[in-house]
Amino acid sequence: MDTLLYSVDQIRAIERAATSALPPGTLMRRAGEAATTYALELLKGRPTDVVLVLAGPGNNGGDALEVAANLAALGCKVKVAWLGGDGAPSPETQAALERAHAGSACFVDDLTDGESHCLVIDGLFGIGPARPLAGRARELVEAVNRKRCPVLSLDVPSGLDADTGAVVGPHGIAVAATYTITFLGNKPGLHTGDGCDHAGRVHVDRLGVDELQVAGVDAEHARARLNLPPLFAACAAPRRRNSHKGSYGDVAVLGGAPGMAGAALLAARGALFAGAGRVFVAAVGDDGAGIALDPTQPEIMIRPAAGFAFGGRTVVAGPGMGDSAGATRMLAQVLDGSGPLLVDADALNLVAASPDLQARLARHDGPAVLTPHPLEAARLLGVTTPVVQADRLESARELAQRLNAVVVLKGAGSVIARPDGEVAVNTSGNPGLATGGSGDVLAGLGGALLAQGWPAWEAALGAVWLHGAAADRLVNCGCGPIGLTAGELPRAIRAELNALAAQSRS
Ligand SMILES: NC(=O)C1=CN([C@@H]2O[C@H](COP(=O)(O)OP(=O)(O)OC[C@H]3O[C@@H](n4cnc5c(N)ncnc54)[C@H](O)[C@@H]3O)[C@@H](O)[C@H]2O)[C@@H](O)CC1
Ligand SMILES: [K+]
Repeated sequence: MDTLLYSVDQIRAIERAATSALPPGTLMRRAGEAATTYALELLKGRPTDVVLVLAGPGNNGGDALEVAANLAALGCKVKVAWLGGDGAPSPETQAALERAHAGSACFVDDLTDGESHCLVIDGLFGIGPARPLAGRARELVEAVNRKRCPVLSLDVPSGLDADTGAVVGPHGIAVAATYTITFLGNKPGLHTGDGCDHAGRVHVDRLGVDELQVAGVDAEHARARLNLPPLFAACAAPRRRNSHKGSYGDVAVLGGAPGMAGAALLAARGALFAGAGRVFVAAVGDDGAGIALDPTQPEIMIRPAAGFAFGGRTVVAGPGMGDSAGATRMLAQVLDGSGPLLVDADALNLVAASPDLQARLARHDGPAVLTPHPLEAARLLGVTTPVVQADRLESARELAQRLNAVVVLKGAGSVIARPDGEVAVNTSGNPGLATGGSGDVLAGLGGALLAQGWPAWEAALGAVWLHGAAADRLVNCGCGPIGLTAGELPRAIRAELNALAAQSRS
């Protein structure tokens, strides 16, 4: 899989460079051929049922018309719903339109409800749409989304923003594809936010455009990539035989205020099963006596936070921490320290509410990872959740820069960003993770990786990927996604981490 993710501006630059080096119409012809081959692969050969092709007014429509002409020439039954625009189509799209008309494809004005198709090819809009779909375009998308057959989107599901993964709005609509074949390079919007539900399985075809033709927009210039094990697996070294618990670091979870012990214990279990040498809960509360012992996990040492020696330990601040004055004081203390730090949940809300804590965090003299969900990110940025979700990559980047920390913006296609603007979009996981406590386990897991010496960026990438992979493992054995519980994650994380460490040796 192509793991670099290109912005629309970068794709346009690649397109310009390639177009100037190739005979006119080459890229569209190649896009049409690539999509035709992929469609036939999906259909396992020439279908007997009708393939429905939706073609829009721009070059995405041109790609679709190429596919329609190709499939018809191969003897497939093809119906085309063509949505002309206000202006004249580009010369390439006009040529593709004439090719499709000249063949046996049948042009239709409207979609007949109830008509069955073996495949819908969605070529209404690609990287072009600047405004929400309305009128006939909207009706076509609504009709396609009601269909039960597979849908193959060309380049981008129509109506989705390829940069952000948000449906172009307000009140927009986008095709919910089963598959997307995307051209010239992979795109972030296919892998995060709404994109996760709209793109289906993503296949990249570079249209034969090699690195020379994309000079100026190559790997070094892509500032986003998919998060996969090669980015962090080298940190998952197998254990040395001559080692002891002190070799794998201490994690202290600062949280577990009275009535909120569960969050801290889940984080602590996440840390324990991810290999931290020793795990503590530094329990916030008047006397710290809220929890004495985790009976199912007696390895976890529970101490009052007041007087706890945080120095030299990795601190996971936030799970069940509350917003008391004592919690705020403790948080200020750990932010002023120099150990590895992971800030989650209530600690993020305290930071959001306090310029003083923000300044201390930005000055923190050690590795720091923040794990906000979109609402927490919105509070930290002083905006609303929809604003965060409208551009998850930029929101994560902005937070990482402001707070000088690696930021994990959770949610479908979690985005991991670092202060220099580099971002990664996670590839593992499923909606089973949308359950109380799963974020606490992620925080503990991230803390354990930091405690074992992983740098902040790799720890964040590794934690997010392992957390998702653990959920995928559970779903594969029937434990979810519906009803997956956070408490089941730590053992599955352990299995994934050990598999990763074993692979890194082979
Ligand atoms: N130009 C090239 O060389 C290549 C282009 N390719 C295809 O071309 C696509 C980009 O083409 P375009 O830049 O023409 O963009 P699109 O085809 O995505 O859409 C642009 C067109 O849609 C109209 N439009 C935008 N939003 C609309 C809305 N809400 N309602 C109705 N009309 C709307 C615009 O006025 C314009 O006519 C790519 O996604 C890709 O599929 C590929 O064939 C690769 C090569
Ligand atoms: K499309």
